[in-house]
Amino acid sequence: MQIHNLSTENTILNVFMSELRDKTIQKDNMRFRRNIERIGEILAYELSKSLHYNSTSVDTPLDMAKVDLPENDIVICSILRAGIPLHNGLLNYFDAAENAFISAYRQHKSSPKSFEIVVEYLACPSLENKTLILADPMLATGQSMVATFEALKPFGTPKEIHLVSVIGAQQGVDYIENHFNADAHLWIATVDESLNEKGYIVPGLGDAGDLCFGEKLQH
Ligand SMILES: O=P(O)(O)OC[C@H]1O[C@H](OP(=O)(O)OP(=O)(O)O)[C@H](O)[C@@H]1O
Ligand SMILES: O=c1cc[nH]c(=O)[nH]1
Repeated sequence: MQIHNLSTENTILNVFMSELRDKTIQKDNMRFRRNIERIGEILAYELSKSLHYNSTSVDTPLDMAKVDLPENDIVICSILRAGIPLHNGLLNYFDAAENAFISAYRQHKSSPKSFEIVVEYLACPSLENKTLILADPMLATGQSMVATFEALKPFGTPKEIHLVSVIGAQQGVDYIENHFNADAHLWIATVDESLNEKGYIVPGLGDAGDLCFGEKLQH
């Protein structure tokens, strides 16, 4: 897998990331969602550098201008709930993309440490020969990404796979590296060191779904 970790460079992304992490600023749910969306826009821009471009021309009022435009048929698939603002950010740039949504949640067993990923809702167009962008802001254990990808398999074989995330734990990055082909890409804003005993990224930012949309009752 080709890993593109945007935190290796100092950019304006650092501001959005620090606001997402800050336990006071993150209480402003609208700013939290918008910061995820802004990071989605930046990740979309970076990802666009790896697409395939065709030369064409546009008719300006004065002459013809040569332009290279991406030819990829993109499907953006987001994992509910926290994927929604990231999805919006990606769709702000890939405005012709098709869209898929899937629900994946952690079903806890006897202890908070042990859970399995349950996939329920799934709405998806054909993925055959398309460019699949699979988006989830949190890549903790990596199990949601992998379970989602398994659930998408009946919808066709994508030509390219791009995983997009905001914060990952190194363990989750390693896990998906073992479950996706070498030609898949991971576009991620930053990678933290560890996971705690509940599977939360440390230092991370807390529960992204709750910070976007409010607390949920546990299953
Ligand atoms: O890499 P993993 O260990 O699978 O964890 C990541 C998942 O956890 C979060 O979802 P959560 O279960 O909190 O649901 P929510 O977005 O509805 O709050 C997040 O949005 C991912 O889907
Ligand atoms: O740190 C984490 C891990 C999973 N899901 C979250 O929302 N945060």
